[in-house]
Amino acid sequence: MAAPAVQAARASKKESLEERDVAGAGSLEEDNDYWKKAARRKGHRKRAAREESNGKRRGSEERPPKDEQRDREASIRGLGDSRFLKDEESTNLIAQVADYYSARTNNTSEQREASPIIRLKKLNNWIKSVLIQLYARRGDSVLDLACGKGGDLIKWDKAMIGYYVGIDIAAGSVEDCRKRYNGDADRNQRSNKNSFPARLFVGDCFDLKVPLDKVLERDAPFDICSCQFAMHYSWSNEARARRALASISALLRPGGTFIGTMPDANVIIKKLRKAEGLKFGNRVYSIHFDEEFADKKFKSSSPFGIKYNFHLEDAVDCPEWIVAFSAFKKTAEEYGLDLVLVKNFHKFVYDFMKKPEFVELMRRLGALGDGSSDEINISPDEWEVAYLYLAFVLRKRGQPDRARAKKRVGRGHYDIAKEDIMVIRSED
Ligand SMILES: C[S@@+](CC[C@H](N)C(=O)[O-])C[C@H]1O[C@@H](n2cnc3c(N)ncnc32)[C@H](O)[C@@H]1O
Repeated sequence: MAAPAVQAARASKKESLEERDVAGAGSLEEDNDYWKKAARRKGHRKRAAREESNGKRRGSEERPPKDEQRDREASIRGLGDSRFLKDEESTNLIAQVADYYSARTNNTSEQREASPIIRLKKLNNWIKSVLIQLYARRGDSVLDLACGKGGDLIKWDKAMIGYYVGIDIAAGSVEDCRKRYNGDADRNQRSNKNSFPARLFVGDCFDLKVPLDKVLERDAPFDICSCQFAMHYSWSNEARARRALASISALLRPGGTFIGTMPDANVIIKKLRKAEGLKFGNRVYSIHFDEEFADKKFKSSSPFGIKYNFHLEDAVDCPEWIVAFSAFKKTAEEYGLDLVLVKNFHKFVYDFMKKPEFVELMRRLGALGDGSSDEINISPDEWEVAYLYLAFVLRKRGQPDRARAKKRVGRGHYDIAKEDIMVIRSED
């Protein structure tokens, strides 16, 4: 199959910008700014002015209703908009996510190479590696939320971090992470021991009853918090989303960095609106919304609890939640986390593949076909899935005080026994 490659990324840049403008209309101010800047760069000042005046009009139409605060408080209590999940329903869905990931077994490297989305997995790894290389510094204290099977341990090791705390809701994944950390992963994998001490936890990162910042009080502050492909699991209701951001902010030192990847709501909603029914996808993925979203309209005043089912061959098959980026940015700001970067994966590839060191990294990850060219080897179906995601970077407000974070380093183990894994139990 013809590989879309870097050229495809270039070609799709214009498409991405235009699609964002349509999909984001009236919902994501971030993207309107982005489009304005792009239009200005190209010298299309008239277009930018038109966008600006549309933006202003939209801004006034979209002013939050007076009772927004009341709605928010109601939703935190599980009342209010019917789309906010009731406690029991929420618990069941969270358990469904945990069970799904727990049941996934650790593949051997042969099985991984045979995956129908192996090229997408390599691309995802490249994106996470770029983020880590850009933002991690030697000796950093790292909190990996939803660490899964520890797929990023090698990346953190290369960044020469000083301390690592990983937490995931899926006990089976944390056990795999432990083995990978200890270097007892399958013999074909790189099985070097990691050079930083670590602690592992099983638990719900976004739990309301056991706030993570209390659990990790003695490990904090962290220089970096990373949440890869999982932040959207906190968006099942407003209380959880706020809990997640509050914990991250409390655990980071001032000036600390929060890096992550998650689905791009703009793209998903645009695709939903283009689809005939409530389901769309291609040979490797499908997204399915419930009948309650049949009108395909999403109020900016209710950005939480918008559930869909996501199936990605050999990777995901569980409920997920839309994260409207403008709401994410605004809510994060309320907790002292300011936006540094947001890029759809297509734009991320386009921008960072201009840097020779990241082209080289892509080559090392085996994502450049036979390695003889600088073209990314990925099928159109996988490339479309990449378009469903974005990468973000937030920074905790305040004056950096790195000395404080460093002092905490020295906790944790270099060899983690099963009994060392801490289980966080939510009280009933
Ligand atoms: C797509 S995987 C990503 C794993 C890892 N971050 C990576 O990039 O390889 C999503 C992970 O989120 C975890 N997860 C989902 N909801 C969670 C929650 N509430 N608390 C902790 N982990 C959660 C799942 O168990 C799963 O390991």
